[in-house]
Amino acid sequence: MEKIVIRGGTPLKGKLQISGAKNAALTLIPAALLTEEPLTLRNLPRLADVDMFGHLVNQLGTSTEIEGKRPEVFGRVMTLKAGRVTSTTAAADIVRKMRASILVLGPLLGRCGEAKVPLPGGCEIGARPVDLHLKAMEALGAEIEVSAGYVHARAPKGLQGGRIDFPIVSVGATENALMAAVLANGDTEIVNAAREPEIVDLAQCLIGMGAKIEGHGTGTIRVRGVPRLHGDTYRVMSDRIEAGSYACAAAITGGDVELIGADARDFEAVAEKLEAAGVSLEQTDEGLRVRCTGGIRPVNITTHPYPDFPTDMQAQMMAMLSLASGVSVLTETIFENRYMHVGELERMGADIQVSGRTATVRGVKRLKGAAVMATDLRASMSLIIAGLAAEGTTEVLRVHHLDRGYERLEEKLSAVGADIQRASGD
Ligand SMILES: CC(=O)N[C@H]1[C@@H](OP(=O)(O)OP(=O)(O)OC[C@H]2O[C@@H](n3ccc(=O)[nH]c3=O)[C@H](O)[C@@H]2O)O[C@H](CO)[C@@H](O)[C@@H]1O
Ligand SMILES: C=C(OP(=O)(O)O)C(=O)O
Repeated sequence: MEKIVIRGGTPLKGKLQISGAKNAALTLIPAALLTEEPLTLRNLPRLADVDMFGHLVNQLGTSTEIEGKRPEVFGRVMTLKAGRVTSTTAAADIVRKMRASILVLGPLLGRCGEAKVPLPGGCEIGARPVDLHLKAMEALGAEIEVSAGYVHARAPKGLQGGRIDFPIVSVGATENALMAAVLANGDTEIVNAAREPEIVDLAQCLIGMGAKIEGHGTGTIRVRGVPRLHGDTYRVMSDRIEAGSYACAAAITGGDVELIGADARDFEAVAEKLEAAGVSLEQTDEGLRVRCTGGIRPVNITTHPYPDFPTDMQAQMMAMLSLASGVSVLTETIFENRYMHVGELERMGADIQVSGRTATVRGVKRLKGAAVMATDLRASMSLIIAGLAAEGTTEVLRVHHLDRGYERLEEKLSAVGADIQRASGD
């Protein structure tokens, strides 16, 4: 197993390219199932999850062709063509490894009138049920049966437009509802929809493919079903969580980094907290310049759905705030088990107390390098951020979590001066 070895203490300086967004890519790939014509996705990040989703749609009959295989270039172009859907049963081994696989449900039902998808199960950060995805499909007329670990969904006469009223905001359920509704018969209203920029990216791609959608980016999305979609070329949005993560890395090292391609408009709640913590942000022609010269100030953060502070940035901010000049209080409201990084940050000298959903972070003067264990994607990134500022050597084990969501992390960080390497590990 590989590990990442960091010798901390170097302020990061220079330009760092932000990749296409994982969470947008993972909903745009299944969108290709909605048409028999090719969908070309540009700026697709090179990530383990993207490769795995490619395999999942291949197994359903979609061909995937990759341009730009040159490893020195970030991102790539993938053309997906689901000329004929040859299977409506998603592969259990892939679905169990990647929760986002549930996003084939809506497109398969919409296009083929049936889908059999294994229950994705929980993961390190929480139980993550899929009841809202299933209720959304039922609201569009699907019959759902859950047995032997599989969701069987059928709509033999095709899906019918309807009203989907979500009791809580769910990104994935909104995406599934949207992809199911675009080919349904009649109009659909999705109420209490997620407003994340990745939803807007999906809607824009679907519109380019001929879908009729309004209200994306607000809490109510209206869809007028069309009989078919066509192919298109679409550029995946830039990854706001990757950008936020590298902003924390730049700040904790007292660095000065320009995040190329970062879009501050997708970033407001994070930007507000970074600025409150003493980090200077400046929009440039190419992206976002992040500087921190006067040390980190404490801030309080509560995670909520967009446009509020994203849960996917909580761990990285916590790492940064562990060196703040006072006490910060972080509250996680989205996932019930998203403090797995706390114990590992404590190994490096952080002072953090968790009580239920709240973590109290008392800033310390310094962190010390240690061998730490990554438990999930963002927890892993928080350990990298801490390691970049820590005295001595940090070894982050279980690197495969990072490879799910950070394209060539050690190359990007080395290019801005970090002493970081991938090595074979225990
Ligand atoms: C691939 C992708 O885009 N992943 C993101 C997506 O995950 P994902 O789409 O899985 O997250 P959701 O927005 O659905 O989850 C929000 C909350 O709703 C609950 N819930 C969700 C669905 C459901 O049927 N029933 C239910 O109770 C979840 O357990 C969680 O507590 O949004 C999360 C919240 O911003 C992010 O952390 C993930 O990075
Ligand atoms: C939780 C995350 O992703 P996923 O939903 O793919 O597990 C994440 O990106 O932080």
